[in-house]
Amino acid sequence: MTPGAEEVRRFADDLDALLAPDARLGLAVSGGPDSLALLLLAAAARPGLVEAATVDHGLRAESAAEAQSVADLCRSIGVPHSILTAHWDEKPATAIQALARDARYSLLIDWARDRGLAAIATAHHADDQAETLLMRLARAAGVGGLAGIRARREQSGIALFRPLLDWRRDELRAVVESAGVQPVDDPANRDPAHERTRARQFLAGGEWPNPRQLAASARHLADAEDALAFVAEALFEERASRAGDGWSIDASRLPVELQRRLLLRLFFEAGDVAPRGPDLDRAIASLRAGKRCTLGRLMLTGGERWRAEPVPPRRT
Ligand SMILES: Nc1ncnc2c1ncn2[C@@H]1O[C@H](COP(=O)(O)OP(=O)(O)OP(=O)(O)O)[C@@H](O)[C@H]1O
Repeated sequence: MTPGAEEVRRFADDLDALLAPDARLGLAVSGGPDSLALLLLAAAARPGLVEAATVDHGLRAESAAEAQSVADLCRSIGVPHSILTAHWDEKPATAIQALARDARYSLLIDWARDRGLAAIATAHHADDQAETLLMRLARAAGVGGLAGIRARREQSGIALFRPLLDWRRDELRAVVESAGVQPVDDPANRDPAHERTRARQFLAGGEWPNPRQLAASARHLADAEDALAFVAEALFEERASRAGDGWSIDASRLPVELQRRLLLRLFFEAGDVAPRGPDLDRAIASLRAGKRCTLGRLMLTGGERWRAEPVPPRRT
């Protein structure tokens, strides 16, 4: 059941860039072909150092049996495995995917903490990345959104890794097929009601646009996002100061993307919810024109230095 030596070496190199050689890694394995490939590759690349978990969302009749089939496979290859069961007071009727996702990450993070794992790896790959990019372009995302699925991020103090972002879906399927393992089939992956299914169908047409190139673009944009976040943080320290119960920022001559980020940083500082992109852009246009506007719980005033003050409470 071990994948080819070449594939294991390629995976091990990708993983080495993310994780210390003796660290214990958790694998999020749904039982679909992508995460089964992750399981087989990781078990071969880091023998004795991986554990797997399958979340049973309890939303499809087959899910318990599917989780059990992953448990059986893990036992046969000597990988410790846990089934994590989601409990619902009331089964969701809308936004099912988003709620299932939140429940999944929360269970996986608790599991990793309980098991003392250094990180969790998921099986997102280059085709997932290309689909994500396309969906975000369709929603007019900025640099942060177009950075796509990040190779590494942190949630509640646990590192989340995506070591397969350079792999194509077909390459992963081939790993599973040549191991003779039968993956779980989730019909949600073919449901045209899901935007991701439509993006997948769009990209399935042929060689253009090439998903690998789209995924490479996401990587460049992730680098740009990190650079912008770094600069914005330094600028905030340098240019923002407390003024009474508000703030004063020297932002009027900065490029608009940095103005946007400084304002967002200010909302974070003020403990207010981050405004939506279009609202933020409207506020920046007012400030650049030297005007005053209200955004969330802040009153903003343009000019040489921008000012932000809490909106005074309404008189009754
Ligand atoms: N039920 C599950 N149990 C364990 N891991 C899972 C489960 N479902 C998904 N995963 C992990 O998450 C990865 C991505 O899955 P999928 O593409 O279905 O999720 P998504 O909701 O589209 O993406 P995201 O996790 O970024 O929200 C899988 O390859 C697998 O590693």
